[in-house]
Amino acid sequence: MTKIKSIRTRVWNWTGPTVPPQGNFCTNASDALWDKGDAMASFRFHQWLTCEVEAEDGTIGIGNAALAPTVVKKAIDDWYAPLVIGEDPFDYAYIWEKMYRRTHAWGRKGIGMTAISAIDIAIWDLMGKLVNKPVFKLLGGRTKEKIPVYYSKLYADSIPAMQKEAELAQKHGYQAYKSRFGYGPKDGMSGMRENLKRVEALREVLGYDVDLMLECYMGWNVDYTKRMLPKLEKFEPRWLEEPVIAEDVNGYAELNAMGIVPISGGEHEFGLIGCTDLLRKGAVSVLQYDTNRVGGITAAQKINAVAEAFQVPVIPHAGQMHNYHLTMANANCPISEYFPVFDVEVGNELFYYIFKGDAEAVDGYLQLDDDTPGLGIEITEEHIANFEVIE
Ligand SMILES: O=C(O)[C@H](O)[C@H](O)[C@@H](O)CO
Ligand SMILES: [Mg+2]
Repeated sequence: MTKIKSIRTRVWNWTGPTVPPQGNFCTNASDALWDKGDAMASFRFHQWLTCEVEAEDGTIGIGNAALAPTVVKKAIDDWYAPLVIGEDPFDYAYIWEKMYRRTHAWGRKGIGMTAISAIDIAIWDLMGKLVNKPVFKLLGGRTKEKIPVYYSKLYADSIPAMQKEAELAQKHGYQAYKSRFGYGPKDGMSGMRENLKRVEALREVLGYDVDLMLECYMGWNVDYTKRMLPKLEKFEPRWLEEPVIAEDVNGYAELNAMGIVPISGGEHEFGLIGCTDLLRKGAVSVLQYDTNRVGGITAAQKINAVAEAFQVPVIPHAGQMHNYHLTMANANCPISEYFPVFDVEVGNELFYYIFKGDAEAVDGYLQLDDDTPGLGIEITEEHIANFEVIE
């Protein structure tokens, strides 16, 4: 039996060039505030956490987290690492419960569950490396020849700019695209028109033989969404994502029950019970947890089973290897989100500047290798000059 010897957390603070948010960019939860202030602060994910779990034999498993990295680092260093060091990584279910129950008073959502996720992902990468198998082979194996992906960008900008981006994306063979709305309740009827004009313009470029998903990032409310759904229906969106704040589960359920456009969400939900609650209430037609938030691979795989029982597809937020392996191993995970590799704007792009080995989409699909152990990523220092790394 091998034991976990140490856990090393690092915060990677991007100091390199960034692309400022263009146009109206994306609605978000801050839009409801009277003082608009810097709503784009919601989008400055310009930090990432790496979490390396080392076994006694020197094998290292790599986990990560993108939410509040400096705070999650402190939580791991001070609270979670002491619970995990000395344990056998193959006792991952016990370790998970230990982390969850020992910090339950404050850790079952948000920062705590994000910390648990980072450690759990590292443990699964470590287990894969120790048995020389890819993580998806430990979860259920290959359920797809390759993974279909959707192009996820198209933030709100001028119509010509968005149409140009869509035309460029089309050249890469994607069969599905996600766009962001830039207008919400504070922009009134004229904002609705701006939203609708951009969806229509994207359909003009993309046609109707590909999927188009629409993202609100918690920037609308139930009233506004109820008014928008009938206007959006003719554009045949595959889903409308996070129309309201994550805690308004009843609002989700009311909108989803209208049956006009499937409502998706879950990237800001945490834990098996939290996601089961979304499913039990019919709040989402597509569940979108992120494995580096929801509780890691251990929790995500349990949620996948519950979602399958409800026959609700799971399409995790963000792509990236910690999600791709679950999509490959579950028939109820039909496609993956894919952030194309671009200059750093939102911060979702940072994954490519910290890790090498993340799967790249080709002609709208990505592939995982049957023989690469673990998650198949390593930390690279290729872009270290653009980071301040906090040990
Ligand atoms: O679904 C997504 O990709 C997330 O909501 C994005 O990461 C966020 O930046 C809004 O686009
Ligand atoms: Mg989203």
